[in-house]
Amino acid sequence: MTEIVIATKNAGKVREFAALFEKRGIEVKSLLDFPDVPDVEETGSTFAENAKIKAEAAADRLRRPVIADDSGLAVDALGGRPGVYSARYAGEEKNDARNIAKLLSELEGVPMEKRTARFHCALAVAIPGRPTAVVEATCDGYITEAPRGEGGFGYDPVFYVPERGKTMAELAPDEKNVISHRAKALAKLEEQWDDIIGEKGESE
Ligand SMILES: O=P(O)(O)OP(=O)(O)OP(=O)(O)OC[C@H]1O[C@@H](n2cnc3c(O)ncnc32)[C@H](O)[C@@H]1O
Ligand SMILES: [Mg+2]
Repeated sequence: MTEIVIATKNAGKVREFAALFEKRGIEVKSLLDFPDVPDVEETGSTFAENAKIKAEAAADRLRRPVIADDSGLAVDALGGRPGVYSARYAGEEKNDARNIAKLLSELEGVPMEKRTARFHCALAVAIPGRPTAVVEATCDGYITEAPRGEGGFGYDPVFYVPERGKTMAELAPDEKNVISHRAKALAKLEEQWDDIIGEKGESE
């Protein structure tokens, strides 16, 4: 395989997948390259369900192998919210700055040791004519009291990674791409790749 479509219009995700797959010699396309593929509603109650919905819809439409990423942030002090609603946390119109502002206001007064959280990433691989495979991974950290850093996307400026002493947005892209929920899920996918693709699945 020399090219894979990621069923997303999130430019931050596309950038990370492009870097992660570049190491593997695979070129990444996204739905930004296929603007006619309609958005699907993320009606699932889990990251895995939503990843499957997005991957299968795009694979059906494009008739080619597709990976979808459904991800989000689970905050312990909020009972796991925003969870699968992370993108729409502050309203249907997705907006990272408003999502962060809402998160910080909900956590106001919560001490650092109780601000534990984790990013989740579910990756679904849909290949026409085959069962869809899903892998999942997480990345643990804390929610800071104020945003820091310019890198990454989404909630990265308020997600503190204790092992690095930095927020996800303060890490270089290569550093995030080693420790992130997305990088870990992709590593799992790689372990299962031959089974998913199947011996006769791809001749390229
Ligand atoms: O569904 P697609 O088109 O892929 O794009 P999306 O942005 O809607 O993506 P999701 O439905 O998976 O929602 C993910 C939410 O979690 C956030 N998120 C996911 N991965 C993240 C990461 O690595 N760093 C920071 N925030 C992240 C992201 O900003 C969204 O608010
Ligand atoms: Mg989405």
